[in-house]
Amino acid sequence: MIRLENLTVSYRRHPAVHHVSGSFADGQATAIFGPNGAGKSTLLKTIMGALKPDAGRVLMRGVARRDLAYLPQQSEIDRSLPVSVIDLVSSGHWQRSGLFGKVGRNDDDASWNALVTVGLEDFATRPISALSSGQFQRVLFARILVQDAPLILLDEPFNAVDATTTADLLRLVERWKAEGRTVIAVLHDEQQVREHFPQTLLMAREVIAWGDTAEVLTADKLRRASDTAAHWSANAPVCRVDGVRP
Ligand SMILES: Nc1ncnc2c1ncn2[C@@H]1O[C@H](COP(=O)(O)OP(=O)(O)OP(=O)(O)O)[C@@H](O)[C@H]1O
Repeated sequence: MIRLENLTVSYRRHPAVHHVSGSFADGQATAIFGPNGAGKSTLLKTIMGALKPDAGRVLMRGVARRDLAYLPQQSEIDRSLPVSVIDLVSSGHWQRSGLFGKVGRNDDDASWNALVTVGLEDFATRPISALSSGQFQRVLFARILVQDAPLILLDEPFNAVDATTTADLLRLVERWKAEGRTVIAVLHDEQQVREHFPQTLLMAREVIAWGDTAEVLTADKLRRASDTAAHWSANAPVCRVDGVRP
């Protein structure tokens, strides 16, 4: 469904993702794992279309960009917007209905049911600015439920989230897996990856290993990832691949 072909993505000519090639397993859960600054979020943003590659491409077969649900890192969301919990959840319908499209009774029911699923029905009319980090993350997961997308991209979904909320949200990930959706998540917790994500892309700007989690998360490959990242420097030479902006 999603194939990366020699993908290079740079900031001011310095590649954060470097010559990455490979395929994400259809209908399975893949973790993107690696040290800080490894290019994980950059890769996710490129797949969802927010960043343009300098070279190579993201091939999406059988799925359009409007068929994907994307959960950004919480730090990238402005929570001061005067939006209620239920309105944020309902905005998950926009991809299908359009911004000014009618939201029908079924859509309202779906929003409410999603809120019930994440245990926040009593918070429906609250402004999102009045939620804790964990509650807000539940709301964002409810929005993904409403989106009903075959492809789900999650960027550090359990960051600043307590153990109970993490367990509840992981149950939703398990449900998406059982429903045959493709889930791709940037994660930092190795145990979570081993328990819930059968596939792993281990990266440090480039691919260190990609495949079955048990074969990817070995001591020597994890060491190689951190060694590779340690060599990275903001002053590293620019990539000379064709297509990188001069
Ligand atoms: N907007 C930006 N402008 C310039 N450089 C950036 C930008 N965003 C990321 N970078 C750089 O690109 C590299 C990869 O960043 P990215 O956020 O993709 O890594 P990551 O693997 O998600 O890291 P972390 O685990 O710390 O969240 C880093 O060196 C980072 O400093």
